[in-house]
Amino acid sequence: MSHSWGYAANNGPDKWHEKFPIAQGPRQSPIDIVPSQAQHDPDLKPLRIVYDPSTSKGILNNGHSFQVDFADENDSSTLQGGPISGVYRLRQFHFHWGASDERGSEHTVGGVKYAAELHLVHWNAGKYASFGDAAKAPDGLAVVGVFLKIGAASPNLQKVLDALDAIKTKGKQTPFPQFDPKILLPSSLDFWTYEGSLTTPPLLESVTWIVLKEPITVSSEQMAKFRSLLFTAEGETACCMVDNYRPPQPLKGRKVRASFK
Ligand SMILES: NS(=O)(=O)c1ccc(C(=O)NCc2cccc(O)c2)cc1
Ligand SMILES: [Zn+2]
Repeated sequence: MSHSWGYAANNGPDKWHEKFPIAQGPRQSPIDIVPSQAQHDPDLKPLRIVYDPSTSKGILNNGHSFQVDFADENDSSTLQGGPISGVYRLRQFHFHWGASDERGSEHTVGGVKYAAELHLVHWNAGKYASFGDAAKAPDGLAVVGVFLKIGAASPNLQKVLDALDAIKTKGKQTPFPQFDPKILLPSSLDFWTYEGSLTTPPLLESVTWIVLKEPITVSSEQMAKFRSLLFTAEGETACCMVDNYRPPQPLKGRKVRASFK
């Protein structure tokens, strides 16, 4: 791939292994979660999520998705408990979605695709000095995944979507202060967990995945707002930001655990 990676036929998931051979590694993400194969682990602790809205900084179109970035110089916004040890700091959240409502999530559940998937990205600040260092370690990152299912509109998600007009093209960003991502979570924190990777290049195998069982709902009109973004920069031939998801990868013997019976 002489050009940078993306989701098109010439630079998409089936081509990533050419520049990132770890794409064919032993702990790649996402995966298909098969509920009947997931073992309940009573030793898993409840998730402890504490986010300080004053740590939210800005919202950025990075050319692959859009993300809301958080100040992570201290332990104001953290994830603890569940399968992880120590304190992981919130760095950013972003989404993956489809060109139409019947696809878009990265993880699937018994083969079922959701319309989109939210990823809240945390790094092990108790053990590593920076996100970059943590991203290279097998216990460096923890990502909470939340499925988005078509149904009633989410007023909390709308606050994020209302900012998208300002970041239509690649590289654009705008301030996004005082946002508490906790309001994007479903009422139940029941989860599946497994050892995996980043789902985009560099595909580093450093992620403890924590995928919530309960989806949040989003309306078709809200999904259309996601699809109004562009992969391309201002002045380039416009290409709609859609289908920015990697399909499920081989489990290769990994066990998926459930926090619930
Ligand atoms: N879709 S995902 O949640 O697995 C995901 C989360 C974060 C990232 C990311 O931060 N990529 C940029 C990056 C990766 C490793 C080291 C860096 O310094 C930057 C990519 C994918
Ligand atoms: Zn992601």
